Amino acid sequence: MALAAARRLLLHAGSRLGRREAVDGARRFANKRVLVETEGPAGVAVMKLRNPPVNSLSLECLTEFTISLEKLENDKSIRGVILTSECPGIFSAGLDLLEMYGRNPAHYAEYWKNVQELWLRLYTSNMILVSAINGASPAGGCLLALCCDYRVMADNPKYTIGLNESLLGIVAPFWFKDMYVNTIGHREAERALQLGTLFSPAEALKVGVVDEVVPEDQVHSKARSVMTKWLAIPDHSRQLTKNMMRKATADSLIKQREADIQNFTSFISKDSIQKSLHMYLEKLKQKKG
Ligand SMILES: CC/C=C\C/C=C\C/C=C\CCC/C=C/C(=O)SCCNC(=O)CCNC(=O)[C@H](O)C(C)(C)COP(=O)(O)OP(=O)(O)OC[C@H]1O[C@@H](n2cnc3c(N)ncnc32)[C@H](O)[C@@H]1OP(=O)(O)O
Repeated sequence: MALAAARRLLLHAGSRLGRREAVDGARRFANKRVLVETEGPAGVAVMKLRNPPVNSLSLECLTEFTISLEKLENDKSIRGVILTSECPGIFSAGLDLLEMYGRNPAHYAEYWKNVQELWLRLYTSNMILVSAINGASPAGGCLLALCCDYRVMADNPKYTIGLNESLLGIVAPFWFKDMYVNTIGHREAERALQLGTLFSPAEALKVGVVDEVVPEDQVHSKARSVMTKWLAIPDHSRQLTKNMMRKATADSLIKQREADIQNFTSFISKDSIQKSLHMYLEKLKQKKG
């Protein structure tokens, strides 16, 4: 209930802000953790995640992200979205570990419902989505990129991307796995999921996790030029084709959303899984020295 009220408030506040900030034909609206600007080719919005330090997908961040996407989806003048990050060196650290550690089952269920919601919206969006991956992109960060129609990654070997859940002692759910298989094929996905592989940009390009790797200072211009190419395709034929390619994967979650929430909740509540997450969080802390 509280979340629904927050959602209504944010939608309302967002539209007021959108009107107030209209300058020279460029428009912007912002929630605290997501900034949306329309700029560049007509009909294109740039969506920037800004949840420092690492753009982890906290419940608030997921909610604001979903709302921003909903607003763009409802704006018939917007045909494409470039998804990127405002946090230097990080695209997104993925799901927020603190939402999955030390909480109660009701919280886990609420969190997972919102993860599902964002994924379904992104993956089945009618808009053209291009990701400009300008930093590290593990697990849920990689998931965001995989939802896009085209992925451009910065050529910086410090940035890695992949579904690394197994390294945390957790398991990517079937719909993460399905999308990985759809993108890189069964054998590569099987190996990468078991090993929790985080690919360098060059490796990611080789296996097909990303479509293009460009010098870091060209990620945004390349994403824009890719967008221009995709905008040249009639929307109706592109959208019907996208739907044909993605519907079965989305439907398999839609058919069992509740069971998937229960499965996640009971899995993540297990002592052994909580212990693994604790160890992983400690490792992240120790890395700092
Ligand atoms: C048969 C099937 C059965 C069951 C399946 C059922 C259900 C499925 C079950 C579970 C599915 C869960 C799916 C999970 C998906 C995820 O996305 S999990 C998250 C994975 N993410 C990561 O592994 C990334 C971890 N972070 C990093 O590697 C690094 O932080 C970084 C490379 C992103 C950035 O490095 P640095 O710039 O050096 O920054 P720091 O490491 O110092 O981090 C700063 C600060 O941020 C905290 N942090 C980092 N990542 C996260 C995160 N994901 N969530 C929350 N917080 C994070 C980090 O701890 C630091 O905190 P402080 O020490 O400053 O407090």
